[in-house]
Amino acid sequence: MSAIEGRLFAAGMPVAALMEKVAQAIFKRVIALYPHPRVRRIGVLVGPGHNGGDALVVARELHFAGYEVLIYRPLSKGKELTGQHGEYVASLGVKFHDQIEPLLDCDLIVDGLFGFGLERSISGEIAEGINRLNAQSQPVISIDLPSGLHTDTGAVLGTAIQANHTLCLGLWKLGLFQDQALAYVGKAELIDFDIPLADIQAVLGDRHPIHRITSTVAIAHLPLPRPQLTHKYKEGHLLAICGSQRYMGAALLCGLGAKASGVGMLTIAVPNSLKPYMSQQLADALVVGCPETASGAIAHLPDSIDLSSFGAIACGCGLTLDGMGVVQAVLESDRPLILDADGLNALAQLGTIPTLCQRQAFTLLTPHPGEFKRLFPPDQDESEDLVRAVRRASEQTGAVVMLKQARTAIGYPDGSVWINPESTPALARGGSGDVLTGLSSGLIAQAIARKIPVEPLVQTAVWWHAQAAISAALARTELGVDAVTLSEFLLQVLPQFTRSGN
Ligand SMILES: NC(=O)C1=CN([C@@H]2O[C@H](COP(=O)(O)OP(=O)(O)OC[C@H]3O[C@@H](n4cnc5c(N)ncnc54)[C@H](O)[C@@H]3O)[C@@H](O)[C@H]2O)[C@H](O)CC1
Ligand SMILES: [K+]
Repeated sequence: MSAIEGRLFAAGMPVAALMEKVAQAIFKRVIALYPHPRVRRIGVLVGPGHNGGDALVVARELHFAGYEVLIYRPLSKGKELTGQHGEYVASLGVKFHDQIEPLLDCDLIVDGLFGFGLERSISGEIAEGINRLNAQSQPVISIDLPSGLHTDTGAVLGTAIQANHTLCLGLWKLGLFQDQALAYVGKAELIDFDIPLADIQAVLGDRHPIHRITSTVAIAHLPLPRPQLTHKYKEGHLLAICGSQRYMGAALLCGLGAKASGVGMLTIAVPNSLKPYMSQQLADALVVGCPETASGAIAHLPDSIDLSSFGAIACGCGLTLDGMGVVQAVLESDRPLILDADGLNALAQLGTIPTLCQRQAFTLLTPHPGEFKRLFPPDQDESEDLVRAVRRASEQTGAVVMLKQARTAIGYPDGSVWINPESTPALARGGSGDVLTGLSSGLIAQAIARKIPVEPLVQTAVWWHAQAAISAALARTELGVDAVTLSEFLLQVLPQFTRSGN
């Protein structure tokens, strides 16, 4: 962002004019969210840099709009432009304080302490001020990002403002989408200020891009509409290898996710003793019983299964590590493969990188953070930056890596990363990952049958799964989104987004 900003200034855009333009847009948003006189007293936090300059322009406009404005400016020295705005705002009679106390009873706080220029941990009196404010209950709007968050990693540097709204300026800051920032960001909105595309491309063009998964992107890749002339095998044939006596439900949930994907044919391989249960629950799947170990895991696949006859293979949900032999077999096959849960644990034991480097076909790994660490032990720099870690994992293995967390990130071997910005804590529940594995695998099997690119369907699956959960939580609260309900909402939520559902 600062490189892009530098290009605008070098091209002749006056710094003060850009600040004015940006801050006017912030002001408009603030008064739309908190109109006068519903809100009367606004406290504005002003830092030493241009984030503070933005805040002062907003403070000035709020003053003229009839609000009572109080300023907290803990550091009197700062950048020149910020100082000039400060002088003018003070000349209007707006009161400046170097302590937070006078602002504590304001109806609203606007936070312009630090933006992307934060370069070290916040400490001392400023940190104490932020902590006192966080203990209060009035709403907080942060300019650009909550002061105290690292722009890229979202790490809390010392302490950070807990905002209700973050008005991010110009381009999304990566830190806002990192899990460690979530408790601070509140609702994030982008405030556009007409950055020329050429400048964005000149700075970001040759770097590894990071994208947000939007509904438009996600829907564009759904295997919809179906061609009129088709048959079941042309709509994908998925083999899901899953379940054990210990984890029967995982196999069912994976099956329910796959079923919702619309895949043409679903074959499910489970331990022999699970076959009656699965057949009863999933009437439309072809259930294959496998010889089982004494512990009730799949010992090996029966001879009747010819791996090469499937479009894609999903392996791992509820398998237990006793089913490790089967993971080795599917890794050696030339079929596109989706590995989850114990499939991932088995892969970590086999050696993630050497094993995957031998595979030619598409591989998708779907770890949660614990599994991810087992697969890819972190180096020191990465413990704070999971987006970087996911990118490296994918580049090193050639696999697509879906790191399932509050804001799921997908790494691709070309270095690009896709983040799902919208989700719900309702998904923090046993079984929701099994549904996602089934859904992703079913979509991938369809893409393979249709000969369309497989990779974007991983984004579609993550987005669809999260939207189903959001919709289910709206209908039933966040407590009502058990995995079976989630699988049912997958198909309920889709017509809202797709034309073929109208
Ligand atoms: N292109 C844009 O997006 C625009 C952004 N604007 C705003 O400008 C800020 C970035 O401004 P900058 O002056 O570079 O940095 P900050 O305001 O974030 O703060 C830097 C300031 O603070 C000092 N400092 C850093 N860390 C600490 C610390 N821990 N304790 C104390 N002091 C610290 C540092 O020395 C600097 O003096 C961006 O976020 C937007 O809000 C423009 O207004 C419009 C275009
Ligand atoms: K800020």
